[in-house]
Amino acid sequence: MSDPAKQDELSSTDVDALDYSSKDSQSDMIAMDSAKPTPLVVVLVCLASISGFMFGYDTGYISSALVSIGTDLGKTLTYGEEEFITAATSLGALITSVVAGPMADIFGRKPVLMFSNTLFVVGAIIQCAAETVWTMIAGRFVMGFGVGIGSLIAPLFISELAPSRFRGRLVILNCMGITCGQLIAYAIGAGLTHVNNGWRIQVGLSIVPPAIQLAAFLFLPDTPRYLISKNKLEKAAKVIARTHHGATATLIQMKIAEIQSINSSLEGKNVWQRTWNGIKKIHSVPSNFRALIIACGLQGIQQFTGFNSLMYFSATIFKAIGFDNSTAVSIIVSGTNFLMTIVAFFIIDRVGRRKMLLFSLPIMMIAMIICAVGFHYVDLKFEHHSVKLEGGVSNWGYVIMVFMIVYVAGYAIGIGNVPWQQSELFPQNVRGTGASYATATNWSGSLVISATFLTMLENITPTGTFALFAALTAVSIVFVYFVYPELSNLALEETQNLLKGGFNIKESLVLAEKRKHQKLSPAGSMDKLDLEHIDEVQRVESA
Ligand SMILES: O[C@H]1[C@H](O)[C@@H](O)[C@H](O)[C@@H](O)[C@H]1O
Repeated sequence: MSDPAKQDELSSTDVDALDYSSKDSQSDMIAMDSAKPTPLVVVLVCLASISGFMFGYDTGYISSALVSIGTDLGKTLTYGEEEFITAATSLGALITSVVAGPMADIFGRKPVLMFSNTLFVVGAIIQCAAETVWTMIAGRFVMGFGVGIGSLIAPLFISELAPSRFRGRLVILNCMGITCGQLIAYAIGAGLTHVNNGWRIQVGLSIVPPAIQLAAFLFLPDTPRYLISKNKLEKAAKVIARTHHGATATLIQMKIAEIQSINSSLEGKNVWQRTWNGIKKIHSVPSNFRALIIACGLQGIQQFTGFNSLMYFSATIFKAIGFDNSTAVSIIVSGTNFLMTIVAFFIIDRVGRRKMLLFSLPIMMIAMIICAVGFHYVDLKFEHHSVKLEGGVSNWGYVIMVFMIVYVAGYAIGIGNVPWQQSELFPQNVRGTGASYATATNWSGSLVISATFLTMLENITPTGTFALFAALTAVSIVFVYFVYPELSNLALEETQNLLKGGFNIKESLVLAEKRKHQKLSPAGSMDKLDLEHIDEVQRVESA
C-alpha cells in the first residue's frame, strides 16, 4: 500500500505538470468519460435511486392511508386535518430543499443523503406510533425533511457519477424510483384499505428502503467531483479508478486536473462565507444565472402544468365524471406515469432532452384542451370541495378519461423527468445551491397546485382550470424553445461552458449531435474541452 499523504502530494504537483494539449490523451479521456458505467457506478446509482422511491412512496401512500385511518388518531379527521397531514410532507420537503444543496457542498453528497435516511426512519416511527393528529403531522413533517433532501441529492449525486453518454438515463432511474414508489404506494394502499390499522403497516414498510440505503452507503464512496472540490485528491483518484472504464494513472490525473481547473473555488474564511459567496455567484455570474433560469423554469413548468392535481385528485375527478372505482383510477394514472418513465429512460440520451420536451409538451396541451372542452359538456355540481355529477357517465366522460391518460403519458415522457437533470446545468462550486433553488421551486409548485386545485375547480370551473393549465403549457413550450439547450451526451464541464455568452441553442444542438456520434469518429478527431476558453470567459464574467 502506498503512503496516502505522499500520494496526495504527488497528485497535486503531477496534475499541474500534465500536458493537456496532447490530442490523443484528450480523446482517450473523452472516451473514458463516455464509456459504459462500471459496476460500482451501477450500484451507487441504484442505491441513490432509493431516495427517488422514498419520494414517490411517501408522497403517494397518504391518500389511501387517510381512508383507512378512520378514528385511529382518536377522532374522525376533519377535512382541514386531512389536508394538513397530506401537506406536511411537501412542506417539510420544501424547507429542507432550500438548505440541502449548500449542505451537500459543505459536508458532501453521501453524508447528507445518509442524514435523509435517518429522517425517513424517524418520521416513519413517529407516524407508526401516532395516537393523535398532531403526532401524525409531526411524523409526516420529519419524513418530509428527508424527502426534500433526497429529492435534491439523489439526482445530483447520480449526475456527478454518470458517464456523459448515460447521464440522462441514470438520472431517470431515480425518476423511475419516484414513479414506481407512487405506483406501489397506491397498490399497497388498495390492498390494505380495509385492514385494521393497515395504514400503520403501510408507513412501517417505508422504513426498509432507507435502512438499506443507509447501511450500504457506510461502505461506499462520495463522488469524485465532490472529493476534488475538497482537495481530497487521493481518495478522488481511487474512486475515479473504480467509476471509469479504462482509467489509467495519466487519465485519472488529467480528469482531476480538468475538474480542478474548472472549479473556480469560492472565496471566504469559513464555510458560511463561502456558502454566502456561492449564493451571490449564482446571481452575479451570467452563465450561472442562465442555468438558474432554466433549472427553476423547468421545475416550475413541471408543477404548474398541473400533473400533481391528477396524481392527488384523480379519484375525485373520475368519480365526478361518473367512474366510481377510485383505486383503479389512481393505479391507471400512476401506472401510466411509471410505464412512460421507463420509455423516457430508453430514449432520453438518444433522442435528447430538448426534443423530448418539445414533443411531449404539445401533447399535454392538446390533451388538456380536449379535457377542458369535455368538461364543458359534463354537468358537474360542487359542494364543499367535492364534485358531483348530475346524471350518469356520458361519452364526454370517456373522452376526458382517455385524454387525461394521454396527458399523463405526455407528461411522463418529458417534463416529468427532464427537470431532474438540473444538476448538469451548474458548475461545481454552485451546483448544490443551484439545485436547491430548482428543487425548492418544484416543492413550492407542488404545494400551490395541490392546495388550490379543488378551489380552482369550484371557482373557475373544470373547463377553466384545464384551459388555464393548457395556456401555461403553451407558454412553457415557448420558454423551452428559446432557452433550453440540448445537453444530452455532453460532459458536465461542457454543459456549463455552453451557457456562457447566451443560451446557445444552435451550438448545443451541433455539439450534442457530435458527442452522440463520437464513438463512430476516429479517436483523434474528437474535440477537446476548451479549458482556456472556459477560464477566460469565467474571469470576464466574474469580474
Ligand atoms: O418527477 C416527479 C414525478 O413526475 C412524480 O410523478 C410527481 O408526482 C412529482 O411531482 C415529480 O417531481
